[in-house]
Amino acid sequence: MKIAIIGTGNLGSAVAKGLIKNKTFSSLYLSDKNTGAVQQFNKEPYVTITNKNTEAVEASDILIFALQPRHIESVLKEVAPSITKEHVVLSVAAGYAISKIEAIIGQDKNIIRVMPNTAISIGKSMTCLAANTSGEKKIDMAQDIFNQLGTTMVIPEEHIQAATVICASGIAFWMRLIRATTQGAIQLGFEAHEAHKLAVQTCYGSASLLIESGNHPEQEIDRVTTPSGCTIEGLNEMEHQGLSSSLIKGLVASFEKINHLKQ
Ligand SMILES: NC(=O)C1=CN([C@@H]2O[C@H](COP(=O)(O)OP(=O)(O)OC[C@H]3O[C@@H](n4cnc5c(N)ncnc54)[C@H](O)[C@@H]3O)[C@@H](O)[C@H]2O)C=CC1
Ligand SMILES: O=C(O)[C@@H]1CCC=N1
Repeated sequence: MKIAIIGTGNLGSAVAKGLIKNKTFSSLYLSDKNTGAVQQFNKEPYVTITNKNTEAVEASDILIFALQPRHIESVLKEVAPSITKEHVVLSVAAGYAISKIEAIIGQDKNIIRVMPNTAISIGKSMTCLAANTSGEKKIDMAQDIFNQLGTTMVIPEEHIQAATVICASGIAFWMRLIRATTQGAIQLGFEAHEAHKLAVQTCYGSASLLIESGNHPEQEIDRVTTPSGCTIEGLNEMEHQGLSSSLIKGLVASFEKINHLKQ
């Protein structure tokens, strides 16, 4: 597979890191007007770093556009003459609809919106994908790429914005919950580095329990909450203070924002 990543900032460089770790390409072009974030890969075999977007497109079959919504339009217009029906065009631009991409490069092109998160750099992304009609026949191939970089789910495009909030922004939300746990642990007497380790490993254990058992979170909560014990005391206080409610309100606020992002 000949892959190009156009835009190698936070997300594009994370995708590059994951692909290079798995070595799942015959060539990888990394194109950006500022290639600083990927210079670390300049000695990797079969990797070309360039600031010529068209050169990257013409040398590749699979094109991953990892640009901000305000930049993607001009870059798509720049490379559109070089995009053929054989290319698979993947876009991670949040809030940028397939119809907008089709309007620039043509409805007959294989277009897939992809919403990964930054855990893609360590092969642990939750990545959602949605294709246009032409792109549907390429969705398995796109899934194969992203399955090597985590877990995937094919969803209708109308759910991509919600998936962005839950999975892409979700990394930030979970980080803040972990950070809050460390602050609590420090207040209870642990050193900062100890608090961090306790919080991260407990978070990892919680997610792993659900992944490996397939259980509902409440089943696992029931195992921990001794009657009249300290866990239910803390959990109920968190709920009195609005834990679930504030999380849900935050997700909805994030969703409303993404639906009103200027594109
Ligand atoms: N950061 C995240 O966790 C996630 C981001 N996204 C989406 O991915 C996209 C990229 O986000 P980030 O990587 O955070 O942005 P970023 O700003 O870090 O990276 C964008 C890159 O595009 C480059 N660029 C701008 N104009 C260019 C041009 N004309 N030619 C070549 N390169 C150009 C910039 O130099 C920059 O390196 C956004 O649309 C965002 O909504 C999606 C999922 C998760
Ligand atoms: O915050 C944002 O707008 C982008 C989309 C998801 C992650 N970063």
